[in-house]
Amino acid sequence: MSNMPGMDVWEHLTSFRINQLETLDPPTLPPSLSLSPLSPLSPLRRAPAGVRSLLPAAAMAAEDAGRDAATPVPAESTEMDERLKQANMKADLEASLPSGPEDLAIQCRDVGRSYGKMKVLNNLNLTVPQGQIYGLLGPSGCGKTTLLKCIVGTLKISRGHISVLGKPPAFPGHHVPGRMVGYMPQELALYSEFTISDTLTFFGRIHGLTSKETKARTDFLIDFLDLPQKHSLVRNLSGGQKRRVSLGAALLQNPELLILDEPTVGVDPVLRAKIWQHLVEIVKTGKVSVIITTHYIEEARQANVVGLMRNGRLLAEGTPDAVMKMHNAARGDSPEGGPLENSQSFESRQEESLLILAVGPGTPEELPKYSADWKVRARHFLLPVIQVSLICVCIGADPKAIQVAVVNNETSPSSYSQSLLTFLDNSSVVQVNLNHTEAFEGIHNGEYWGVIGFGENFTSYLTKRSTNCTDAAEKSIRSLSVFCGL
Ligand SMILES: Nc1ncnc2c1ncn2[C@@H]1O[C@H](COP(=O)(O)OP(=O)(O)OP(=O)(O)O)[C@@H](O)[C@H]1O
Repeated sequence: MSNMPGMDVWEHLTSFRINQLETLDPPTLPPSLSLSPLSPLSPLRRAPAGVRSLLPAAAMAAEDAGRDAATPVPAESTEMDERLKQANMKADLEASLPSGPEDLAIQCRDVGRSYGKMKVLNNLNLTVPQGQIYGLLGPSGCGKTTLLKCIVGTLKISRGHISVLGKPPAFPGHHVPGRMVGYMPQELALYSEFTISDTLTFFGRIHGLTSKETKARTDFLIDFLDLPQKHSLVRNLSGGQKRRVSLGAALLQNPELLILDEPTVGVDPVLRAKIWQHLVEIVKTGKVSVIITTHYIEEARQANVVGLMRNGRLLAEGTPDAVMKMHNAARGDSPEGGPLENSQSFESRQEESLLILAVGPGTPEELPKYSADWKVRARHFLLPVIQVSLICVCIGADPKAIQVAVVNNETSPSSYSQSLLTFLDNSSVVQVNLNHTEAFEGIHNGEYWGVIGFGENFTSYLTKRSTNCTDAAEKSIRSLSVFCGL
């Protein structure tokens, strides 16, 4: 489910089609190590000791076998011998490479993304092999979340190419974002009035699970994630519990790709270990791939591949040990130097109070913002309406009898506002007609779920809007206000 405004989606799709015409090159670096050519660490690739520590196990074994089997190496080995040896090693490395993008869960090439003038992702290259866990590490603000949003397709890249499970994100019919991907965002996007069960049912319906499948997965996830009983309201959960519901929603449909943005923040060490054990187990099937951001280095050690990001670039990609050794070497430490999390750049952060979930709505900045006629700023304009509609469509008659205050400043019974109100599912939503003051007092007292308000000129603006007048279009939107009181 994309949360991008319509215009963005189309621009996005157009750029994907153009991108599709260009052949993606096969990866040129092994999955166990790749370094950005611009990386300040790249000279390590030429230093024998550094190179050796970063080689994949297979290549090292081949190198070792070659040395052991040979008669003692002549004291003066020729340059030609050295080249041949390097060529053999290169062949070994290439043999261990995935043969093409179809063996890659994610491939990012020269990806750029800016917010206004600020470049957040800068010629970023990253490769997530199929059936592996990719741990994305980097200091706060280096662009990890932005990258994940681009991968899942909720944010458009400014430059470069991204391929997710073989196609660009948001490619028509590809279900990315959608059921092929379980996405756990960092910010809170749980719906407070839902119970845990409602939440998982909601995502189950979206991803096409049957009621039986959803129930079975819900029971498993509640037990696995150590959640309170399934009828608990999300709003009554602790921060850590909300994160776990969010993770549950991402895991729900057994997706082929999990994109997890700091899923273990606020999770106790025992459960954290259990979650990682689960990830390790599901990737063993070879059918599931995971990209996960974390600030806990011990977690990252369990990943198959680790990517080290800084200032919107990937500095290095390799096995956890290799990357950590390189990190330490770059810092001038001994190869067995201090743990990564002790370095200034990778301090563990305090748990964030806000936590988002799953394939739900995007961040506020990605949604259009309008102020209401009556000067109440509608948070997440129209989002509550969409959510209520989705509840009605996806979950049926549950929840029922949601009390909503209606403030209609149009008096004519033939007004469009009256027509719109009759379209609401009145078995789910109970409309209570009030004036402005009563409505907002009710909201503050918790009597109403929200307010739907119409300005007195809503009908005329909407009529003018049909003649394509941009100004009237905006006014008609401003004249309809939805305020969610949660
Ligand atoms: N919507 C936005 N508009 C403008 N700037 C943004 C927006 N989102 C993120 N940024 C900026 O982009 C940079 C990268 O942010 P991002 O959230 O991707 O970092 P991060 O590596 O995930 O950080 P953290 O580890 O703290 O979650 C930051 O400087 C941030 O302030």
